Amino acid sequence: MKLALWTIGKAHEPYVKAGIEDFTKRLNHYFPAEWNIIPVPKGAGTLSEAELKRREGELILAALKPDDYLVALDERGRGLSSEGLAGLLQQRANEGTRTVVFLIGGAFGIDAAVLRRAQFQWSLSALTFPHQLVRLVLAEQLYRAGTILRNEKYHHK
Ligand SMILES: C[S@@+](CC[C@H](N)C(=O)[O-])C[C@H]1O[C@@H](n2cnc3c(N)ncnc32)[C@H](O)[C@@H]1O
Repeated sequence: MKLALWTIGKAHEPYVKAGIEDFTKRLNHYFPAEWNIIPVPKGAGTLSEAELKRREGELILAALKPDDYLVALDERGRGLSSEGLAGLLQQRANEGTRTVVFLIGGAFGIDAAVLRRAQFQWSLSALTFPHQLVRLVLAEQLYRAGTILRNEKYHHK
């Protein structure tokens, strides 16, 4: 099963890049995992917040395959413990999911149509984080989940 880490916006900022690359490399020992950085649509500065989100949503919905399992990261979603995240991945693998897509939204969040398409809306916390930090946390938590599934020593309760 593959993990696809999708994010809208710019390349990884230097202040998180090294960490993202490190955890993504480690994560790849457990699951093939790749980042897909979706550029902000052209003319974004002239669009209203709602219109920008709608256009980003269209790009995302067009890029998803019908059998992709979509986890949308959204602070209004449901919380998961690290063991819970490991359980979610295990369940997907057991059910034969080929790709789990983890989606981080842009500056204004994720469009409602995409949230409806998501099988799971995942909140890391009730706090709102910048998407660059969410990228780093996502990579680390997926790596942690991999170590939990293999009973390795990284995660301590
Ligand atoms: C700057 S935030 C967008 C905040 C926007 N005001 C909203 O209402 O969604 C950019 C993205 O980071 C992710 N994000 C930020 N904080 C999060 C949290 N606590 N849990 C899950 N995802 C979060 C979400 O994917 C969000 O779309």
